[in-house]
Amino acid sequence: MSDIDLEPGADPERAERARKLFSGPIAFLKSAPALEHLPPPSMPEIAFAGRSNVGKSSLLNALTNRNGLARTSVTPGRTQELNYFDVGEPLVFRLVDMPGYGFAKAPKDVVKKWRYLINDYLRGRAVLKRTLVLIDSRHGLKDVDREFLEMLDTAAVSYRIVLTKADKIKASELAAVHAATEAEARKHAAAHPEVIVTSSEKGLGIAELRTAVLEAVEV
Ligand SMILES: Nc1nc2c(ncn2[C@@H]2O[C@H](COP(=O)(O)OP(=O)(O)OP(=O)(O)O)[C@@H](O)[C@H]2O)c(=O)[nH]1
Ligand SMILES: [Mg+2]
Repeated sequence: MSDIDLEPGADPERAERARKLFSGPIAFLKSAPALEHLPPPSMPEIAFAGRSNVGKSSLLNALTNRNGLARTSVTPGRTQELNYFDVGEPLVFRLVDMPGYGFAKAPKDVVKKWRYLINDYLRGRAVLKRTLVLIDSRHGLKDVDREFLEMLDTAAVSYRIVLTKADKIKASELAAVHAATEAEARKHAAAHPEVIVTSSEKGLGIAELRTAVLEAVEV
């Protein structure tokens, strides 16, 4: 996909700033296994959330055009801590790669630990500008996702749904899932009404998502 796949109404100057920022200096900052390890809340943060294996770390790599910046895996449960990445030099904002939720096969105490970490972070982080909630295009929203969205609504955490792995389904099915997901997003108080369709594999929707991230940072 080209860098000109702008959303209708998107600001072309912001799109250009986003393109430059995401192709400039980006560095891993730290892994936070618990809230006391978070960096000082001095910069805007954008978090990646979603079920295990939905493609959070892959999308972060696609956005930053750096393979291997965030660790990915075919096995769910790869990301176990809040991983921080600094974008821009001087620093403009931070990306936060989170552990997945809804991973039934993980030991119960591990699932609990991740859930507390994710929920406490999302509810208590004043510098969190937006959470990207990733949903696998093949599956659409599941009950575990809806519970997560409701938690964000209650905590008044602004979020945007992003469909992932769009390369894995037919265009007609993708259009139907996209429409159904947007219809559902409109019912949620803290959700952005527009859903972005992406494929980290094919680069689909990546430029659009970069602009959306910067928009969330700047407003
Ligand atoms: N075909 C395709 N595969 C993808 C895409 N994005 C991710 N994957 C694959 O999906 C698997 C999981 O990707 P990750 O990025 O590790 O997923 P995650 O959400 O970070 O997973 P956890 O850290 O375990 O929660 C890997 O095998 C990726 O290669 C995509 O856009 N298309
Ligand atoms: Mg991951």
